[in-house]
Amino acid sequence: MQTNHTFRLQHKIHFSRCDPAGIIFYPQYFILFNDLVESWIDAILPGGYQGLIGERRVGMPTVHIESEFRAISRFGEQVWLELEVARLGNRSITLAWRCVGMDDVVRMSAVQTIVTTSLETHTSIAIPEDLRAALERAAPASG
Ligand SMILES: CC(C)(COP(=O)(O)OP(=O)(O)OC[C@H]1O[C@@H](n2cnc3c(N)ncnc32)[C@H](O)[C@@H]1OP(=O)(O)O)[C@@H](O)C(=O)NCCC(=O)NCCSC(=O)c1cc(O)c2ccccc2c1O
Repeated sequence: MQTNHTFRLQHKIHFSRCDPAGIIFYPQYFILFNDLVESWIDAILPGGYQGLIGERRVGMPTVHIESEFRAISRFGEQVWLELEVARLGNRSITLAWRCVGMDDVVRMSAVQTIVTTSLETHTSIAIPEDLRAALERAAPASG
């Protein structure tokens, strides 16, 4: 769902994401948000994430990430996973992530910078024009 430049999906915290205490194990958030980025690109770009990476061989590795874990998320709970474009550069995209409970409490937030690369050379490339256009439509006016 895309609302006011925020893309968000409801997600149930599965057993496989949790530690023996029954709470989400922190690296699992990175997997959840990678999946969210994939769903978001699928929603905004014709051909989607698989077309971009698998067919066009555009990489999107993470070069920087800062996270905060503010409250626990428990096995079986529903949460919102949200992202928005915080900055659109020439060869990099900065995303703001939030995991929010149904009680509106922010469980986790992060700022992630990804760089567009060639998966042939593993060097940075300009953000492809169609992806940039899609990101500009998805980004806040000031972003
Ligand atoms: C990714 C790199 C090849 C970039 O190299 P370099 O830094 O030399 O690039 P540029 O100088 O051209 O800068 C381009 C652009 O990036 C910004 N930037 C670079 N580093 C940082 C940083 N640390 N923090 C913030 N921003 C940074 C720079 O300012 C430029 O921005 P502009 O907007 O102004 O153009 C090289 O850094 C590299 O190879 N790094 C290692 C990446 C890595 O291994 N990450 C670990 C996880 S791997 C991963 O997550 C991942 C890998 C993939 O191959 C994927 C492929 C497809 C989809 C997802 C993938 C994925 O998730």
